[in-house]
Amino acid sequence: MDESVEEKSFEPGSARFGNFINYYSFNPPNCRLDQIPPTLLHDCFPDISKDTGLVALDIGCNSGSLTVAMYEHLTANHQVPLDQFHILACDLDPVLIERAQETTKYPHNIQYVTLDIMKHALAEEVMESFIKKYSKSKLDITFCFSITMWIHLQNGDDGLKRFLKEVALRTQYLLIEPQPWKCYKSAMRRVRKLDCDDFVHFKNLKLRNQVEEEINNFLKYQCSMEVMAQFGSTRWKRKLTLYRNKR
Ligand SMILES: C[S@@+](CC[C@H](N)C(=O)[O-])C[C@H]1O[C@@H](n2cnc3c(N)ncnc32)[C@H](O)[C@@H]1O
Repeated sequence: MDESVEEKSFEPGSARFGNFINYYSFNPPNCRLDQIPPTLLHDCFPDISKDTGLVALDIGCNSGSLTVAMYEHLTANHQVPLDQFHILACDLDPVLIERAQETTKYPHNIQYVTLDIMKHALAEEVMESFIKKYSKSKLDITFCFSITMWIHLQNGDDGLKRFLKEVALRTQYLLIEPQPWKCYKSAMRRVRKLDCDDFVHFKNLKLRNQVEEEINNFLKYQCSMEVMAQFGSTRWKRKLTLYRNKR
């Protein structure tokens, strides 16, 4: 679908954290999955044994549709057994998490938790206990789908950098889909149209027009991450990039 048509049909109100209630009726999981190879986990962890399994974190999981679809997509070819892949999926909106918990198909493998990832101490505690439960020292992979803009708008440049640093520290691989600058402008247009307060950090952001490139450079040069693969752009023209931690 053409992006301007897309934008017109996507009028979700002023969800100030991107916590749109019907997000998946506008951005169905398949649009992302089509870009991601089902062999991803095996490609990243060719020596994975059944004993150790894999642990993932999905940050900003909304009502869980993409989390479930990713879980099914990445285990469909049985290179990684279904019961050996565990995802911790978090979102700051308790209503969305409740919805995800009510509809979950894989309660033993996908754990949903209400968590603001920017609350450092709590996030650390929740993640540590998840990782330890599966006898790991780090997350194997972290998913950041369409969340960087919301973190950025709510926490400014320093907040976005802190977020990226902390994510990188805790994970071996990172699959990230940052929003380009035009999405920020659309988000601002929406709040203005609805006569809501602007995002306070917006006018002071220094990471702007080239925000995707700035994120890429920050991950590479400040977080010891290297690009392993580019999976192309989604229907909403957002790039999906896989990074590996060099540490
Ligand atoms: C646009 S939605 C994307 C949902 C999902 N990741 C996807 O791409 O299909 C962004 C989600 O991030 C969540 N979010 C925003 N800031 C967050 C934070 N600081 N901690 C946790 N979740 C957050 C929102 O509540 C929202 O559900």
